Amino acid sequence: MASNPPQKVRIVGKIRAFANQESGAVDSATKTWISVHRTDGNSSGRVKISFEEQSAGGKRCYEVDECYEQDAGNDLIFRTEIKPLISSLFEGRNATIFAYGSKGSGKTYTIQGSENDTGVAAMAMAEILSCAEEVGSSVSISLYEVYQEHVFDLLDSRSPEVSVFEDAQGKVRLKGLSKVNVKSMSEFMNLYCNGVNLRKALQKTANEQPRCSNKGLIIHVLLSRNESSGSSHWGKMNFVDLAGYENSRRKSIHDSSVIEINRTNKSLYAIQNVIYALKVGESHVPYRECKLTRMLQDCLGGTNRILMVTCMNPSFCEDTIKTLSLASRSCQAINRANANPTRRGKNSTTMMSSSKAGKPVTYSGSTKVQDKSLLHSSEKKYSGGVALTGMSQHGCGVGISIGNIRPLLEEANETKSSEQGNSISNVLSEALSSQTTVEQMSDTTQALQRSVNIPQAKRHVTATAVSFHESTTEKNNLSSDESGSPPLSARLREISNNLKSLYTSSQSKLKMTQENETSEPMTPILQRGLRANDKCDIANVVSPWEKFQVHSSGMKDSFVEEYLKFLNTASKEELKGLKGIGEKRATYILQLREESPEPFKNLDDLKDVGLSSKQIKGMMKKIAGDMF
Ligand SMILES: Nc1ncnc2c1ncn2[C@@H]1O[C@H](COP(=O)(O)OP(=O)(O)OP(=O)(O)O)[C@@H](O)[C@H]1O
Repeated sequence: MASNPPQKVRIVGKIRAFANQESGAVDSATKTWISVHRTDGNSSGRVKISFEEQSAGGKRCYEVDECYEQDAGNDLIFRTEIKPLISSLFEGRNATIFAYGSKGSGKTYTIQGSENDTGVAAMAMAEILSCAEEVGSSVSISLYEVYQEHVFDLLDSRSPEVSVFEDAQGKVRLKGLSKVNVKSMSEFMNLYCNGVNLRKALQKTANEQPRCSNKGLIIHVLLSRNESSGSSHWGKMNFVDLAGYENSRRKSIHDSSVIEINRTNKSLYAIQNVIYALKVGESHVPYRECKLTRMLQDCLGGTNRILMVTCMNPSFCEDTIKTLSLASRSCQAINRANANPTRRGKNSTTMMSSSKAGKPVTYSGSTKVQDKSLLHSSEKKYSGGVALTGMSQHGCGVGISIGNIRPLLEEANETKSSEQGNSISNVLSEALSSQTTVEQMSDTTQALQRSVNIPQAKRHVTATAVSFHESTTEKNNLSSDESGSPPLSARLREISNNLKSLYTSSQSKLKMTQENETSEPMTPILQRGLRANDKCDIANVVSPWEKFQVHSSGMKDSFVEEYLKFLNTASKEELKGLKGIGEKRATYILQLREESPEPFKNLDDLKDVGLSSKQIKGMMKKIAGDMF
């Protein structure tokens, strides 16, 4: 089997061996219903997995980076996949190993092991302890369980709840999670077994069904310590035994379990969405969609490594097909991108969105369509009754739900402005769009030229200057609230005035250029929204339209900055005053702010409250349009 190439995200399959009790029932001819195909000359080095008699080209055929068959023990997975991650760990790259799959597919067996077969977590610990000894660093562990979006510490016998939040520096903190120093394997095994037993004791829910939860082990390695400041740098290796996927529509499932299963599945979908985004290199990674990805955020992105082991049942199981199809999506998306490089856009999201086969499906929280649902946040479509991740079971802690969210543009009020105002605002809205390209800007200026009514624009140049002076003065006079932040109305008015000034300036300059080619064009002094670079650019451009271009770019940045600042600071009522933000979305924004002091750092972060790129763009355009 090939050694592990240095991929940031690797998705491998593992077909579990038959357990002792199953072997008797399996005849030798039907050893397993899964076939693994290693195609010679396959440049990607990936393997194809198909089910039943279907061939590799058949309908149910999925691609992964590698597949370990029934005869492969945990030690092979450890040597091939995990040992290289330990070397990376000591070089400063965190690593996360997920065991994912349907119920009974061998996830726990892989991570934790059994009496006869050591699990990969213990193998990794032994290797890490040995490496740490060589370099003189220390090792500690944490154990936790995530049940229905609540995190519990498994190294504390009281298993207190752990809170997950982002500090002022933007680092994710796990408040209340124990971290115990480990010097030997016997110490590790003691702690690990105690944690496992504690979880078993907690495992029974009221109806005596074993509870479905994600179990995690964090191995912390001290990489460096700054003696003067006292700060330390730790590397982390995570092992996560994910809850088993189960189709909640199956008839045998008891009604009372359906809600719990749906919630569990939602968090599994959210984890898959994060893995997908990282593997295909999307610009936005939806970490906030579930508690587990939120808590592991600093170990997942950047140069960190992820290994997803998709465990499969050796005998017929629809849920195994489902889990493998979800896990293999990103491998197949990358394949399609490689096969058709001409279709590759600025990032692979574009390609994925337009690819029918690879397009993430729409996610709805309803039980009826639950099983078909996996999506990337940028592709989410909202329909009535949609529920997002993070549902609080007990009505406490960090319960998050967004339901019945209509697209912002639908909720937005219609602006009853004049025809000309509309067309100009549309043009300026277009200029504000983050997608605007140089070519589009050229179109924009032409459209603006067409939309400006020259006879009506007979203002003297001084009027333009006054207009800009007024807007600057108003800016200076904006009253601040106690937090030093002007109220929403004042902030939006300020932006509106600046945009109006920009429009007035454009009209006047257009007139000037037509009537008096020889006169010196006057550039209004636009304090706000211009960056140092813009000012330099203005000095180098000659035509009013080039100047307009520079101004509008500065205005766009300023507008977006103000909008994000508002989302990060406004009260719930103020948030609800924004188009497209209702009670539930406003509540969710406040919850995000509890976890992180500044959850909105760029427009893409709006995807965390369930908005697609298209909706965000539409919202920006709409707000800009409403100013006129
Ligand atoms: N490689 C293997 N060899 C023999 N038996 C195995 C192997 N893998 C798993 N099993 C057995 O299969 C059964 C299910 O395995 P396991 O508990 O690991 O599944 P799981 O995916 O963690 O299930 P759940 O989602 O319910 O937690 C167990 O009895 C386990 O001992």
